Amino acid sequence: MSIEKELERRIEKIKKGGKQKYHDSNAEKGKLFARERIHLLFDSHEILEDGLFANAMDEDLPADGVITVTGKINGQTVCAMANDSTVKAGSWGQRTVEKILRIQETAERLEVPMIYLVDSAGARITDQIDMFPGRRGAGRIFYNQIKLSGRVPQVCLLFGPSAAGGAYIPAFCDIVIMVDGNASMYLGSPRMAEKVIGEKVSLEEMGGAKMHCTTSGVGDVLVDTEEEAIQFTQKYLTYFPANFRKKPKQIDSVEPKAFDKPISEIIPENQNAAFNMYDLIDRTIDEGSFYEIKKRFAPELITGLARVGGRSVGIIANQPRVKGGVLFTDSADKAAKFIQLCDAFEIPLLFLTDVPGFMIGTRVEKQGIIRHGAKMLFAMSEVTVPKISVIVRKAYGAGLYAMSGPAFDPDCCLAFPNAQIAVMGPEAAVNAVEANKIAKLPEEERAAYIQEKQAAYKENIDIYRLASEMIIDDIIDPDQLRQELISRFAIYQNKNKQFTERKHGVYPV
Ligand SMILES: CCC(=O)SCCNC(=O)CCNC(=O)[C@H](O)C(C)(C)COP(=O)(O)OP(=O)(O)OC[C@H]1O[C@@H](n2cnc3c(N)ncnc32)[C@H](O)[C@@H]1OP(=O)(O)O
Repeated sequence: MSIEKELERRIEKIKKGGKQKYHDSNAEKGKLFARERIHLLFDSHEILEDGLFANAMDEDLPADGVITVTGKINGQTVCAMANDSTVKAGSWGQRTVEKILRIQETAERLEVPMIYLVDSAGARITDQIDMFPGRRGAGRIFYNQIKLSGRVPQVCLLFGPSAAGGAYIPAFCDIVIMVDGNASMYLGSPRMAEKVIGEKVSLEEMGGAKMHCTTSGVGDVLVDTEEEAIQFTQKYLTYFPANFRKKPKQIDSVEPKAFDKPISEIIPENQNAAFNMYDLIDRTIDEGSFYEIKKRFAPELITGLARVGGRSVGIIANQPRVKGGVLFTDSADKAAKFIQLCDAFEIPLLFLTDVPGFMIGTRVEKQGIIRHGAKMLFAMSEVTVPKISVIVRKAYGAGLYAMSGPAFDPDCCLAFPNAQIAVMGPEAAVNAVEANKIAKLPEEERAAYIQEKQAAYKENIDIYRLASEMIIDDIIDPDQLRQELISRFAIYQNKNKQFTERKHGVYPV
């Protein structure tokens, strides 16, 4: 056989991956082969693969259980690793770890995004001395991820299991996209949980995609198919620069479609009546540009990427339709991570505020709402990207602060004409201050007294008064919001800000 034919034969064998029975069982579950995933994700065929021959001389293995490549997505260079679950369930042997480390280090050198296509049984138990404890052992994968965090975008597409140590790869990524039904992550499998702590639980309950995208918050985006996960990733990357030194690309602005009702007609005057914040977002951003992150987790707060006038913008918005838009421990965590993500990659922030404050009560106090709320304030304060705060309706208590109120150095704080900024709403405030007096009044006089005090309180917190005292920068017509934002983000784009000089803060984690 010629040298060329021999090379071809070897490559063909390696590229087939593991045993046919594992290809078949994957296909039955609707799972693609790792190489198909790579081809769908990357532009055409400009894919460079290093380490193809790793483990190919091993008698027990057809090749290694991970494929590592560099190529282009949307014309931008990107590095990726893809577990091949047909080889020892995608578990990490010594070469697997070495290959992952090498591709991470390439991403670091080139300063380009790093994508993890995960479908893995975690550490290869049979090879543990070679791959687990050492300086270049599996722990180094996480060390590298932490080093890359904020330098280049890191995306995890979870197609299958991500068992035990493997579950930390998603945990250190900026975003985790999970395929419903197949993706899972857990530190201990249901079998292990039953044995060790006597808990009987299904895989879905323990670490399924729905659970992680709605309850634990480790998953960010739930999709039905692998193709959807890949398309989401391709679109997601368009909002980001290749690394922290660059700015996201500005593209052509696309006007939102015509709506029957303008913003001014969708926001009820009654501060307690719910409206759908998505309706306001749709009327403000470029048509079809909203990319929501953590849609199912803590939905009382909306976080998502969008474009305004062609520019990438990160939106943090209270949702009055869910739990009245009150902030909880999970919503605060959700905001903190999203704010850090946008700030790391020069994506300006837009806060759309309609918030009654943080939740109160023993349940949330025991969950540490003070600590979680502090994380949100910490992240929001530290950002150096442009940040615009819009008080859509109410901004009460620490809710005002968390949503980048005036004290937190937004580039501007704007308000709609019906907005209210206050320590608390009129009902709660009158109750707090006047409760003793009200209790002493005859029953028939109470309602009128409360009404009078509430009216006086409302006058005191009138938004025009706050504007006249320069607490807010401007009161704007809600129907002019989009134009106002386009102008302001354009002006603020060259902002030069350092938060403060220090090694790093002491985070309230
Ligand atoms: C840093 C600390 C860690 O990460 S400790 C890692 C601990 N990992 C685990 O406990 C996961 C164990 N594996 C599993 O639960 C299953 O294999 C999962 C991931 C659910 C996949 O199931 P399934 O698709 O049915 O595959 P399977 O079990 O038939 O295995 C296929 C072949 O792969 C092997 N395999 C599997 N996991 C490992 C592993 N962690 N280390 C070494 N080998 C592993 C199986 O033995 C099997 O091999 P073979 O093809 O029969 O030769």
